[in-house]
Amino acid sequence: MTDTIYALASGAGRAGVAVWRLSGPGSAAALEALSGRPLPPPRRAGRVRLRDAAGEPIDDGLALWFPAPHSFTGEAVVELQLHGGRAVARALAAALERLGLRPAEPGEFSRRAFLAGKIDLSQAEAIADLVAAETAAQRRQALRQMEGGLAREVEAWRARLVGLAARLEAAIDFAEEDLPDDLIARVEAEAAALAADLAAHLAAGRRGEAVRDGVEITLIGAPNAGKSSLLNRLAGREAAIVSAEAGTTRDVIEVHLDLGGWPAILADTAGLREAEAAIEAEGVRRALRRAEQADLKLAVFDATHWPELDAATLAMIDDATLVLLNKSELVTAPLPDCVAGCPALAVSARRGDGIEALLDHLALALEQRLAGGAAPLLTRSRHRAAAEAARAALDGWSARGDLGLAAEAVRAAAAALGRITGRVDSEELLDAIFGEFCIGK
Ligand SMILES: Nc1nc2c(c(=O)[nH]1)N(C=O)[C@@H](CNc1ccc(C(=O)N[C@@H](CCC(=O)O)C(=O)O)cc1)CN2
Ligand SMILES: Nc1nc2c(ncn2[C@@H]2O[C@H](COP(=O)(O)OP(=O)(O)OP(=O)(O)O)[C@@H](O)[C@H]2O)c(=O)[nH]1
Ligand SMILES: [Mg+2]
Repeated sequence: MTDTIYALASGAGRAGVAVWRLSGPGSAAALEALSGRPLPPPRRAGRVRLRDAAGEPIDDGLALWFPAPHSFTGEAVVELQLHGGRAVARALAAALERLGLRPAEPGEFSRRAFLAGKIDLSQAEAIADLVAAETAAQRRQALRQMEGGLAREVEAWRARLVGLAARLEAAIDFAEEDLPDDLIARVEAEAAALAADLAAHLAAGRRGEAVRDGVEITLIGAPNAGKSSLLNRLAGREAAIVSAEAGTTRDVIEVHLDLGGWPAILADTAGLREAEAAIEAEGVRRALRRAEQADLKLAVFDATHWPELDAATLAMIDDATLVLLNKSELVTAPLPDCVAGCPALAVSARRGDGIEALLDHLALALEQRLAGGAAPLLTRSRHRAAAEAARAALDGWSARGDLGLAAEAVRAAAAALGRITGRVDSEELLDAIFGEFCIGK
């Protein structure tokens, strides 16, 4: 017997209205017990007064009942919309536990939806991504995947593979002389075309992963250049400690930014110098490591020292660097717009000068990195690994050599792709083979 689970679906804490979800065979009876009345008509909100087993009122709210299998999870689902107070939440949870329900594990509603075949794995992942989405690009990407964008493509690839496998199996069963001349050539051409499609999606998939994870932007520079001040200015809050003391920042501090709808993770790091103290020296090591893995570096210099530039920072500059000349409000002499071959912007973390231009520059850099071409369908390394395995299986075959081995490679490619949606059933392959090709043996 499946457990009946419950959870607060809306955010925890005080709120105007809180949404609760109950799922499983006991959910309808739980609503009847709590309300003391018959269920409302399916999928229609009904006003309910909820009481616990002792008759003590819990709340006055709304209830919906979704009879199985027409619900999000495919099970009987009850939703309660109650007042969003902590005491209401405690009283409801206690009453539900008394009725034999248990709190849901993280993701358990979606897991049940997957097990019931309501959604596939890629759609379940997309629900998690949509809930986590912080920018427009992340929302669009998650929504596309949740609505089956990746699942449909994977199914189309798999259908092509099933067709190939079917023809190979047929070829194996034909006598040599009865084989249609061009059958093997056509199968080979289609396998190559599919491998090329997969390769194109794999190339775009890096963009999909970057949209999901956020582009890594790292601030580097000498102590006191104003890195933490810039981070705070860009984040719009005092995320990092700022002080006139050199060597203030030691740990890497991250903030999430929405840059024109594109997601970024901005990291502040320890000022680069030969540190004497062990803790600061470790901070500098972390700064260098972080800068090396960054997608984009912001090299911060103290503009009051111009034209002198910190050597340790200069040494880290590459073609994915934007130079920031900070404290520009203290400088009257003109500042360059190019330093060490990189574009340079004069900014003042203190006054906000040049920050709009910096945000525009970053938004454009992200757009160039993340947009362009078709919207990527592969959004996780898991998808990439599966598509890569499928492509490799198709690359390594030769139908001419051995039809059996070729059929095996095609089956392996289909199975690898099936891992993306979680629908790996070789029964289906067999059905297609024996259904389509009645070769009368
Ligand atoms: N109150 C509420 N809002 C919500 C959800 C929810 O579960 N409850 N969702 C949950 O994440 C999302 C909406 N997704 C949903 C997906 C499927 C079904 C559902 O009942 N499906 C049935 C019936 C389909 C139909 O008649 O249109 C089914 O698939 O059989 C409901 C919500 C976002 N908003
Ligand atoms: N005048 C002026 N002072 C600034 C500006 N930005 C930062 N400062 C000052 O410079 C000093 C150092 O700023 P921080 O942001 O802590 O510098 P940092 O680069 O993070 O320094 P470390 O963490 O030690 O590496 C502080 O006193 C800031 O108030 C600016 O634009 N103009
Ligand atoms: Mg700092």
